Amino acid sequence: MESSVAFVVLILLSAAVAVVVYGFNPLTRWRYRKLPGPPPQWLFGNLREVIKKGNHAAYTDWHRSYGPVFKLFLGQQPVVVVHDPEAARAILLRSPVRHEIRGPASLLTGKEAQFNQAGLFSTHNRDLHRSLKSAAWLPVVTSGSLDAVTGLMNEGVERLCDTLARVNKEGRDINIWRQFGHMTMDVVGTSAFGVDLHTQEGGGRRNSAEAEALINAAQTIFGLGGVTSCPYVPPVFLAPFTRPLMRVLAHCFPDRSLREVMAARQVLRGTVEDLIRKTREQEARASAANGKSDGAASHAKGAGAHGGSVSNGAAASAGKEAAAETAAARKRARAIKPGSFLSLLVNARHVDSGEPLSELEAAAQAFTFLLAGYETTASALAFTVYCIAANPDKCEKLLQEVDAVARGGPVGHAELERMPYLEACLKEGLRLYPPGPFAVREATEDMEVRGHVIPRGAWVHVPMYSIQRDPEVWPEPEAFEPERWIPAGAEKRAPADAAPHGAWMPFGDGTRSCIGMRFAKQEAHITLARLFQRFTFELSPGQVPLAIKSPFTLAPRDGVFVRPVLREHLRTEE
Ligand code: HEM
Repeated sequence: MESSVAFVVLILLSAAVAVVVYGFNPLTRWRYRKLPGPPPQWLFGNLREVIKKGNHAAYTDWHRSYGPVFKLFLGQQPVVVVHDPEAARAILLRSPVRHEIRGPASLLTGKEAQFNQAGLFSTHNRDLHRSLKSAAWLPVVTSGSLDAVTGLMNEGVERLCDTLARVNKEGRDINIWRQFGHMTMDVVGTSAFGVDLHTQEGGGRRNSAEAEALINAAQTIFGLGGVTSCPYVPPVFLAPFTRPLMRVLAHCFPDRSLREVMAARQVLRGTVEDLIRKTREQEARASAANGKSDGAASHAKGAGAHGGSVSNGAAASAGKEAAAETAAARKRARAIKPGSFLSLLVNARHVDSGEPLSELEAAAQAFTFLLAGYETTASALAFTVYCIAANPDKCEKLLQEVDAVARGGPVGHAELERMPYLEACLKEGLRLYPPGPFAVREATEDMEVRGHVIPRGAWVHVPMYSIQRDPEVWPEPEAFEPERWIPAGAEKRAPADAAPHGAWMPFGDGTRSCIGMRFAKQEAHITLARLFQRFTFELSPGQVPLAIKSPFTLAPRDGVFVRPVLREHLRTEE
């Protein structure tokens, strides 16, 4: 009896010692010992501080203490942060893999996990990534395709202006961040999917319940992306070997937040799958009417008018023809019709195998477009409007430019090219508040960076938020100074040109950089120009300094509240 008690005590003691030792993570910490960094706590590493401050602020503080390359531990997971702009950019250019981001998405199982992995943003499969990018995504962001959607983008902001005019009449304040979200979802619908998602009816009209559900679903996914939003996520950081167990538990006993995220994913997935099904039916009808049985073949033959870049071959031949044409004709040749991202998806073929995209792959791209096109652009616009409203002298300069180039009416490329100050305002807004505050990569091999070795398998973080506010790179880094981006002096260089490569990377860089950058910039430029044609904005009380959060993306914590003020010359007209 005594010996069996002693045995049990011994087992318990050994287990306790094992847990204590495990919490110190000795082997991994030994491998990373030569890198400087904040002292890790037992078991939690530096996770608690990152959660408390947000990535953006924690990385800024640690850069001050530990220099351009430092390590930290998210639970047991080692992360190396590369803060030196040029070295950071070199990492993004070199490493083709984004590490798995362990929010609720990492608890997905079965088909839902496959769906997540099939999207351009999340996929780890390099061949799939290359194929999706060239077959499905690149044609949407050629200058020809973007030219073709300027009208739809103008219509999107006109509907927003109708809402703001009503708010102005009622003398109310409004959370402009949320309104921009309604607009960006609207624009993805019209410009990329060719449908009206009815997410901003404009004026006094109410959105349909379906449209509101779509918006709520997108907000839920971004709102619940953090580590602490679901009880099954922290254990995955603290003890990665528990992940299969956490997945099973999450699947069998989802908590409220997980149920909400899953329901939100189903709303968005249901919408895009429905749209893709309808697109297929339309294509089949069109194809039957043309006496052609193969949609893809008709697509390839029709290169030039619509989706000529679906396969490499088609792109190459379209490219050859285009080389002989004028610049304008070349743009048209590479353009896809507004709203035809979905038809591109249903006709796209993989670059190497020539196989069509599977149902799952097509839906995953549309899902990614809907989400990626929603929050980031809305936040970029809200932050920029916040900065302009907080700096009346900069607002005055912007108004002068807008009035000189396009006092009213639609704005296209010709006008935007003559609005350098407007472009500078967006660049500066993105510098101070990059909606993607840090880029993530996995070290696929040992990497040497500024005299340090980053071991293979480490997560590498490039903290754009912090780099873009580094006082060693940006004089008066906290000031909103669009003038940094305006060429000045005899050499006609903008002061920002003196910053090293990698000092401004709100869209990341390398093969995993933002594919939507040109789409987003065009949408944001048109929106700012059209808004400031009609309104200026007063910040509501309590907005300065703006509270921000960065569980994954960087966003205003509670919103950006403003009062839209009708421009003086319009007051008698409206
Ligand atoms: C101002 C708006 C936007 C900002 C600031 C932004 C920022 C970013 C950032 C920082 C990344 C990661 C880059 C990296 O890891 O190197 C990214 C990736 C991505 N973005 Fe955006 N984005 C914006 C708008 C959009 C839009 C409108 C779309 C949809 C068309 C989009 C689609 C994507 C996709 C699909 C990826 C993953 C690309 C890949 O892995 O190859 N983004 N974005």
